[in-house]
Amino acid sequence: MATLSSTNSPSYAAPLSSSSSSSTSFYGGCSHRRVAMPGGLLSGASLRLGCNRHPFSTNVVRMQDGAVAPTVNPVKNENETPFKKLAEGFASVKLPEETADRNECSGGSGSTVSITVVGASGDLAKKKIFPALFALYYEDCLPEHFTIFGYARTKMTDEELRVMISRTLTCRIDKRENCEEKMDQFLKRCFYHAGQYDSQDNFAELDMKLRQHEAGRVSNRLFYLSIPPNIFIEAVKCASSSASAANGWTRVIVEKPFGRDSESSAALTKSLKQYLEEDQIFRIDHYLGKELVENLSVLRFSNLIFEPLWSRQYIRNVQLIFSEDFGTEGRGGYFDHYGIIRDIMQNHLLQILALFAMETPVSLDAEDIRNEKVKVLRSMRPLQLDDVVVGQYKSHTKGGTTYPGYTDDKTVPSDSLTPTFAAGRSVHR
Ligand SMILES: NC(=O)C1=CN([C@@H]2O[C@H](COP(=O)(O)OP(=O)(O)OC[C@H]3O[C@@H](n4cnc5c(N)ncnc54)[C@H](OP(=O)(O)O)[C@@H]3O)[C@@H](O)[C@H]2O)C=CC1
Ligand SMILES: O=C1O[C@H](COP(=O)(O)O)[C@@H](O)[C@H](O)[C@H]1O
Repeated sequence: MATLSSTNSPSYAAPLSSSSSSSTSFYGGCSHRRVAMPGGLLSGASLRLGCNRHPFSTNVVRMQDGAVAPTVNPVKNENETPFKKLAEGFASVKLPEETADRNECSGGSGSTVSITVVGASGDLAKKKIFPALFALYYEDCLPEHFTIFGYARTKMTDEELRVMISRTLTCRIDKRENCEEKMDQFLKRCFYHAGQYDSQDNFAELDMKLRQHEAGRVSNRLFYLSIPPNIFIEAVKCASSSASAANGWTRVIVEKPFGRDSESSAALTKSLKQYLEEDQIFRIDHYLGKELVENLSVLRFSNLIFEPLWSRQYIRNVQLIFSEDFGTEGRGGYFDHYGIIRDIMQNHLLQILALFAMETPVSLDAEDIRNEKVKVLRSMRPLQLDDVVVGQYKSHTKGGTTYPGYTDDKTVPSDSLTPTFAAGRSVHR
């Protein structure tokens, strides 16, 4: 049995409890530093911001603070067992200094990479994307010629964007020398353009600015959609029609949730494909890049004690618990349309559940890992209403401080019934 619960409120932090002495619990919100990501982070495609030298290195995007790109060693000996091969693969991760040099990564010094963070004024951009880009820069994992553009409706100057970014940049990486200097250099490569997400004209203006920075080099462009999913399509349409790379690649990173349900998810994919080929689309679930989640695979497949015990014969139930000690804090524009189930459970927690419960994949290839995950999901009984509890956090006072309730947030409608807490129980077929 698996129990999933998630909440972004301190008031609802208590998970469903288990009576079993053999239960296993997972807690989200861990710190993330050295992150290994063998396969599966990007579903169905691979992102080449970094090198393409190694057969396994392309299923990787580094999106966490201080995260590094793994290069999983290929199997050397044909006679080794699949399990041994996997164990070696999961356990061997190369750090950036062991990988190819920057020019090789970028496709040569004659080309540029322009990264546009669409929704640059938002929570994800501030908390994760800009810090992760800085970590890549610090680790020399960005090409020699690169430019970062923030794009959102909020009016901001380049300087204001830099101040905003600088507030979240830290040197949470091992080598801390010259960090201040590196930050200054990084910020000088960051620019901003204000525009609407559905305006061809605004994206055409962005295109002009990108061209100036690309200075006639072969241009590769990456658009990171850090916006609510209901505006993905408009933004992709405008970016692809008015701001695609003229002579290099154009790629788009799409954040979860991919739609509201399977119908809208299929519609989203169909619409995206009006403007992009599948190999231009990168769907990201950042939980797969967390150290805790990565260690799960190592623990399972490289540990001779756990491997034979990791079965329903010895484990009665598993609890996956995600809890946050802060509220929406101005993110109602996105969150209120989706709620905690679509924000966290359907993607992050199900990915972890699938990784936890899957059988040993035949290889570390992203497709093979995905196939095993799909088998787990297919073998779960659909949740019944009786197996689910939802709730919404209210205002409360603790230690003399009063914390606002969900509907006290100005970006949330005062009559909202959107769940901020959910717990569900699922049984294996
Ligand atoms: N926050 C996080 O930690 C994580 C978020 N994500 C995903 O990233 C995406 C963005 O999340 P997040 O940054 O938290 O969201 P935000 O609510 O912060 O929105 C991002 C930006 O989008 C614009 N925006 C917000 N609401 C609307 C709206 N209704 N219509 C048009 N534009 C709007 C705003 O920019 P402006 O007004 O300037 O245009 C805002 O700054 C979501 O898909 C989310 O699932 C994924 C992983 C983690
Ligand atoms: O996807 C999301 O994740 C964050 C939590 O991520 P973490 O890495 O800080 O644990 C969550 O706050 C946000 O609502 C959600 O969209």
